[in-house]
Amino acid sequence: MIKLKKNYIIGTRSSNLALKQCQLVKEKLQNKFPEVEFEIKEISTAGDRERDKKFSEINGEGIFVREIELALLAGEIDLAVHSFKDLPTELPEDLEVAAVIDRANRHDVLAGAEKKLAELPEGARLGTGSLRRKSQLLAYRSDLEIVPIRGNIETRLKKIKTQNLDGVILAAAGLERLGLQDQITEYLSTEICLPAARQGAVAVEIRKESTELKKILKEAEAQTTALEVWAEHAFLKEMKAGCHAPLAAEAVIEDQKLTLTAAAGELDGSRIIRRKVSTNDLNLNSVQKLGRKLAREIKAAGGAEILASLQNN
Ligand SMILES: NCc1[nH]cc(CCC(=O)O)c1CC(=O)O
Repeated sequence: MIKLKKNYIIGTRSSNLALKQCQLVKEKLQNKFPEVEFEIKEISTAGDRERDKKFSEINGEGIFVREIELALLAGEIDLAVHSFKDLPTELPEDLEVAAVIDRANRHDVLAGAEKKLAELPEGARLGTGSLRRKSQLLAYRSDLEIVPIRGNIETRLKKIKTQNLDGVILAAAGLERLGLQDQITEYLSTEICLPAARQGAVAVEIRKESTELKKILKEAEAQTTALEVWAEHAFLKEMKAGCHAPLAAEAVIEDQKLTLTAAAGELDGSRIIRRKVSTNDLNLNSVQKLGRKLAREIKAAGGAEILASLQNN
C-alpha cells in the first residue's frame, strides 16, 4: 500500500500545447488516484518569452525547460510535464524522467499548404526551424527553399501568410492535440522525414527523491510506448549532440519486436546516413543498449563527421 501525500503541484509552460498535455497527465493521474489532488501551475520560460530570437542567440539547449526544472528543484512544483522531445538528454543531477505518459502521432506533417509536398511548385518556400527537417526535406527535393521560423504552433501557422510561405512543417502531435488537424495537408512518410527522437511523447519529470510519486507515475505509464521512446532517447543521448542537431530516430514495436531506425543528415541534404536495427528482447536495458549501438554505427558511418562540421559553423 503506497502512503500518499494529499496533493501534488504539476508545473508546465503556458503555451496552449503545454497546457493541453498537462491536462492530459492530470486527468490520467486523477482517474487512477482519485483521493490525491493534482493542481496545475503555469511557469513562463525563456523559450516562450524570447520566441522571436534564434535558438543560437538564447543558448537553445533546454530553453523551454530550464525555469521549470528550477521550480522543481526548489520544491515549488512536484511534477513537470514536458514534450519529451524538448528535454535535453542530460538532466540536472537530482531530477529524472519518471514516466512517459502518452504518445500522439509521431509523424511530421506539411501544414497549411495548397498541395502535397511532391506537387508543390519548384522553389516552394517551406517554414521550419528544425535542422533535422531541413536536411531531410532538401535531400528529398533540393529545389525547396527552407525558411527558418520559430514560435509556438499557432504563431508558425500565421507565418505562412506573413512570410509568404507555401506551407510549414510541424509535428502532427502538436496540431492534433490543439485540435488543428484541419491545417494538416499531408502526413509525411518516415521514408522522407524521419521524426525526432521522442516526438509526440509526453514525459513527466520529478525529483529523484520523490519515491511515492514515482510509483504513482509508473502505474499510469504507457509501457510499450515508453520502451519505444527510451530506445530513441538512448540513441540521441549516445550521439551527444543535443536536441537541435539534424538527427532523427523512430522505434516501433510490432509482433514482439522493436525496430529502431535513425538518421543523421548534412544540413544541405547532400547526405543522409540512415540505419536500422532490431531486437526481440523487449526490456528497458536491451532497448537502450540497442539505441547506443545504433548511435555508434551511425557515427562510424559518417555521423560523427556531420556533427563535427556543425560545430565549426
Ligand atoms: N520544438 C517545439 C515542439 N516541441 C514539441 C512540439 C510538438 C509536440 C511533440 O513533437 O511532441 C513542438 C512543435 C513541433 O515540432 O512542431
